[in-house]
Amino acid sequence: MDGEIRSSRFKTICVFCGSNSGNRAVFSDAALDLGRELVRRRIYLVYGGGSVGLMGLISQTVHVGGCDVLGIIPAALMPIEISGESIGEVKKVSDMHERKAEMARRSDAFIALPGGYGTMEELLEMITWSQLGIHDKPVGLLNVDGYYNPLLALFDKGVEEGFIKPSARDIVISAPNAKELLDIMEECSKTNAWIGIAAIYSTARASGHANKLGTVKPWLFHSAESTLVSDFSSHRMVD
Ligand SMILES: C/C(=C\CNc1ncnc2c1ncn2[C@@H]1O[C@H](COP(=O)(O)O)[C@@H](O)[C@H]1O)CO
Repeated sequence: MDGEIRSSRFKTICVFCGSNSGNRAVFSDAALDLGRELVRRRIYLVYGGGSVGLMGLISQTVHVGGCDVLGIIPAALMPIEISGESIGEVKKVSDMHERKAEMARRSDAFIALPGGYGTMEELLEMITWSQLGIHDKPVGLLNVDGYYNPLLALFDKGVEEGFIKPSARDIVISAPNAKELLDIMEECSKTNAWIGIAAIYSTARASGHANKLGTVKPWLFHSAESTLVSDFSSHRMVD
């Protein structure tokens, strides 16, 4: 990462990530790197509110870097022995459902780092809500060292077997590192480019030139018929 501060189309990003750090340093490094990249772009962090695992690493990095951090945490997870000491501002909510709705309402985009069931559930819910038109915010997957390749392969299988529409497969934007992921998410959020690039990459995928696991930018072929991301300041959520 270069040290240069740059502006972003996103004011706030919600990061879903492990309450554990994983067994290899590559995962902690990726959380620190994403934290630094958010700081570089002056992006405000919304997250699960714990200081354990990757959650602790990213929240600490963003906070120390001088950007706002908001943890949204259900009362049941508040005891320090469960989630550790939260960093920055903390909003207490009554349950996991309210937490997710609040995380979605307060964010312009979502990113999942590696994690377990909790992270996967949060990621899938945001993909599902996008598919249903509940929100129209980009959903990014930080595919650190191929951690999510099996999940991406399952999504492809879902398309192949007729359970996931090809256009819905493209809701999730994946990249191997934070800079690349944020650059692509920002690029995709430019309304005009979205449709044009979608057409080019749809053709590439149909003709078999697109790599199923994402090296040929499947994130850019979000279908033209899907809701366009144009105004991050207005949050369209159902009650
Ligand atoms: C049970 C353990 C820790 C629980 N502490 C948590 N504190 C805050 N937020 C949490 C916690 N556990 C899960 N979350 C949410 O889910 C995601 C992480 O879950 P995962 O299963 O670890 O991937 C995270 O984004 C939070 O929003 C001790 O392990």
